[in-house]
Amino acid sequence: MALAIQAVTFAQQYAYSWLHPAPKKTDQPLKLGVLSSAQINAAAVIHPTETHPDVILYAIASRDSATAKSQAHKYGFLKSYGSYDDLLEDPAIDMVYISAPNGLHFEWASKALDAGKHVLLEKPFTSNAMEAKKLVEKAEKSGKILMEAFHWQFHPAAHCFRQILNSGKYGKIIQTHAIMTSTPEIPGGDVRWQYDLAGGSLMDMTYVLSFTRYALKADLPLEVISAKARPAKHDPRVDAAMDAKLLFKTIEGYDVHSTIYTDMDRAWKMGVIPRFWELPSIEVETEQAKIYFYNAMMPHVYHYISITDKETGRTTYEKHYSGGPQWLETGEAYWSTYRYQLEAFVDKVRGRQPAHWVTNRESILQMETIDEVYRKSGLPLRPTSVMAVSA
Ligand SMILES: NC(=O)C1=CN([C@@H]2O[C@H](COP(=O)(O)OP(=O)(O)OC[C@H]3O[C@@H](n4cnc5c(N)ncnc54)[C@H](OP(=O)(O)O)[C@@H]3O)[C@@H](O)[C@H]2O)C=CC1
Ligand SMILES: O=C1OC[C@@H](O)[C@H](O)[C@H]1O
Repeated sequence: MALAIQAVTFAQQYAYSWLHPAPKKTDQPLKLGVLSSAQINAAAVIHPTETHPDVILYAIASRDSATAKSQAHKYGFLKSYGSYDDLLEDPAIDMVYISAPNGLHFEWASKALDAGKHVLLEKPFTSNAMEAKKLVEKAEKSGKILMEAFHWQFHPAAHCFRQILNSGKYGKIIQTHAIMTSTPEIPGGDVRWQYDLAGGSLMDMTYVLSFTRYALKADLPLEVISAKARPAKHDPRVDAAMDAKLLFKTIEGYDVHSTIYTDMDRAWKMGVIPRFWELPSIEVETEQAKIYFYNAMMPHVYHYISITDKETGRTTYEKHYSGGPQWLETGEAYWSTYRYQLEAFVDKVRGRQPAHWVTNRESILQMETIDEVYRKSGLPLRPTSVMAVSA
């Protein structure tokens, strides 16, 4: 279902790019370079850039020059490059977006920082925590901006969800449950199934840990209590599914039990009904209520936050497509998570305070948590790239 909601996002963002004509660009807009011709590019940065006055679609690179050329033509990039290295050598480029497979994130983010570019890097940040730490060290030395593209956290709905939890109105958090699955299954040849490219359901659907850690404002879990992987048939190192229980301590000092479930090949209900309703979501149970954020990953397509009073059973619903405690007057109801993310990224590059930010420390903690879950499940950590070993 995650793939279907992504397809809806593509269609929606494409429609909005027609419905909301491009604003006039600033005199010296930032020049964006895109590394790879990945499917996600259009929703993640191309359409957001079209509606941002201070960035332009400057160049796109592919390992294949014909692909780069046709993508440049399709989306209106000024230049195309037949190799990622060539794009990075272009001194005019200010910032790059990297949507290569997970296992190549370290290498290309590292090279981009060396080339003096700001980097918006797809999730998951790297293949493992060791790579994450090395990459952050490099970013700190370079003085350039590096951020993991956890787009969902930039949406007003995410901020309202956290505000509800922070309000204290519903008592302490007791437990959380986060889920992200795919029915029909992620197709066989996809990069997500390849161990060497740091595939696996927990890596791809890393949102479940992001939802959980964001809701709890938690660093590392105290403990991964259990983790059960369902290995892929073609390669037992790849988790087709991961089911884990974690114990966190909140910053207020009390314990919370959390479950996470990811599945790239979720069984259909009774074997015949695809679970279209099962969108990436989190439920937070507090002393007095159950607070559920439905479709936390792509809330711009559709979402709700329901609050069910445990005593009365009464449920109230909230929806937030713009504004909220962090964006205030900035943003439009049609903005996607990715558009909000780009707004924040450009603010940061321009030296302004962004409304929200995913810190590099957060990304390291996220990768450490992923590693811990893999260790507990008995699966190997995702392989460290040759470049990271020698870095
Ligand atoms: N934020 C979000 O909502 C989403 C994020 N993602 C993330 O984006 C990244 C890409 O995912 P996705 O869009 O599904 O990937 P795709 O398979 O669509 O694209 C990956 C691209 O990477 C390039 N590439 C470089 N080396 C390789 C290689 N060895 N094998 C395959 N492709 C290679 C290719 O571009 P070329 O041939 O042009 O060089 C390819 O088009 C992942 O890290 C994923 O987690 C994915 C989907 C949604
Ligand atoms: O980040 C993502 O978002 C959408 C999902 O379908 C996809 O598997 C994942 O990579």
